[in-house]
Amino acid sequence: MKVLVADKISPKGVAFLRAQTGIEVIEAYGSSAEKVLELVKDVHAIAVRSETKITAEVLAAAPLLKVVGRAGVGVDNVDVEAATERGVVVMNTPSGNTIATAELTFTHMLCGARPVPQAAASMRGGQWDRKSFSGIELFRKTLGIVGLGRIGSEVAKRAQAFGMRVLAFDPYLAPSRAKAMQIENVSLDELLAQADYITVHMPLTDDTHYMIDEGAFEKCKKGLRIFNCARGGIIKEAALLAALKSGKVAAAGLDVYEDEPLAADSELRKLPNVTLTPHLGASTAEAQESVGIEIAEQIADVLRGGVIRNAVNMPSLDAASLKVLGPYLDLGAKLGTLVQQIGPQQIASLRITYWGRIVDLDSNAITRAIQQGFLRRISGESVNFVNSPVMLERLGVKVEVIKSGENSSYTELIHVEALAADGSRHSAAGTLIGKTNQRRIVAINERGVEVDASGKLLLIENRDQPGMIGYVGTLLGKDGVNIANMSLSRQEAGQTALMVINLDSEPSAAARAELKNHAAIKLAKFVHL
Ligand SMILES: NC(=O)c1ccc[n+]([C@@H]2O[C@H](COP(=O)([O-])OP(=O)(O)OC[C@H]3O[C@@H](n4cnc5c(N)ncnc54)[C@H](O)[C@@H]3O)[C@@H](O)[C@H]2O)c1
Ligand SMILES: O=C(O)[C@H](O)COP(=O)(O)O
Repeated sequence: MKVLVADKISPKGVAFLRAQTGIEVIEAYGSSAEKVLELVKDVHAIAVRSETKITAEVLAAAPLLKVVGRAGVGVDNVDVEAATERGVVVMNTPSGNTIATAELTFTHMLCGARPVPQAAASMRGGQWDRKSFSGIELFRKTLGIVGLGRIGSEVAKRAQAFGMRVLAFDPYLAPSRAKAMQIENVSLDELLAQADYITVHMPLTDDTHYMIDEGAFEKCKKGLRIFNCARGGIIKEAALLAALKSGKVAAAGLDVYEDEPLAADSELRKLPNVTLTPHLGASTAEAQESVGIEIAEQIADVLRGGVIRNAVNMPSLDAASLKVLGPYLDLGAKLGTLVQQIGPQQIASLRITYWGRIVDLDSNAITRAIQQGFLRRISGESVNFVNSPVMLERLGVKVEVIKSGENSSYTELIHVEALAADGSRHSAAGTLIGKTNQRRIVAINERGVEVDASGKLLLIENRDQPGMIGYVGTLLGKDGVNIANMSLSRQEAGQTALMVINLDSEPSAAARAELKNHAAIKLAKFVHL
């Protein structure tokens, strides 16, 4: 078996792989895209950090490939969907670089308070300038942390040790979790208005993209200091540049950028009050040793046909169980993400009920798939089969699993229900149909429907009145959006009706706004499964 180590990982990790019987290691760092295509043609595993791009083309050029191992968290450089289609396991090491990144963030915060890099550069230039480089203190200032996960929580501890007041905005975290860490859980607007320092620590998703933009900066105090060691694109760079130039932002520290590597002529490089590092969050000896050894062990396990750990696209199962459970895992993940997208951001518990044949299977793996699906848009690629229960627990979400002995109208059924603290409930149920195990959603919010559990769905709750189907069809048609399938459900004539529509493409923002503004439409929700 050949393992291509395409990015520089810890020598101890490489040595571990070399020491395995039957494994040949090829080390090729910094290869061009063409060279990578050539190198992968007979490899069984590839180890990367964030540099080498494992595109659909690379995957297609690697017919023997079984696993892509990422020594680190983000798998943004791997086409996970294409890998999943080809049955290639993509795995990461989600916690090995947490402390390193928290410490780099804190270094940036200190440099934002005290212009040490600027003073050091002046000393290197032969100056002795004691006037230009005075700063402010962290002590008694307010830090706003957006995203209180692994790294955010570590940054919070360090800030508290420096005597800072810590606020956090994390809509998925139960307020009690923040309270236990003596952190004030606030809304994003409150955080923006009160913070002297802001640091962001969440994945880049549709929801977090440009979360800090011109509008957000307007709500902040003048003289704000802001930091991003998470992912480029959470803070809009153009808005940051404007805020730095106007003096609204007094200092910024960035480790990650909208486009990496950052362009040599980027304006960010020219501003005196910005400290930039070239994506160094995970670059400590300790973190690299930890993630390098971890990924080498995980890759060796997969190649030996053993346990699959920290997979972002597959469960930790052997091949035989995976064959039986595969369709249920996929259905479960789709139900999990559906319920997360139709429910409120903060929920108290997730209740999963199994009926029929599934009760006799290893439902633990299916439960994990549901949890991972639920967290997909909250934690991005850092969530996997192994850590999804811990991540839900950290968010304060209890998971209850019921194996029902009662009869249901289906041979087998999975029902997923999200319960919020205010008593509101959102749910979806699904089953497998036919010899090819087609995944079907058969109920949403306890109303019977029948739609494919895949792709793009539009959910509309409207007053049951003539002309609604025609109105929605015409609006989508005018928007160039084709309807693949539609399911209707109502409890009583003239009351609330539910339309669930499988779409071939995403409706425009204008079409969605028009739907939402229609007097007879109570809810119009676009969902990605
Ligand atoms: N600079 C680097 O080298 C480096 C190294 C490691 C990780 N990272 C990045 O740091 C980020 C955080 O990593 P982590 O391990 O702490 O992840 P994590 O999953 O433990 O935490 C992410 C947190 O963000 C919260 N969140 C999700 N959407 C949110 C939203 N819309 N608003 C506010 N909060 C939201 C989640 O609830 C979760 O608590 C990731 O993007 C990761 O890729 C960067
Ligand atoms: O997602 C991560 O783990 C970090 O961004 C680190 O990336 P790196 O391994 O390329 O330093």
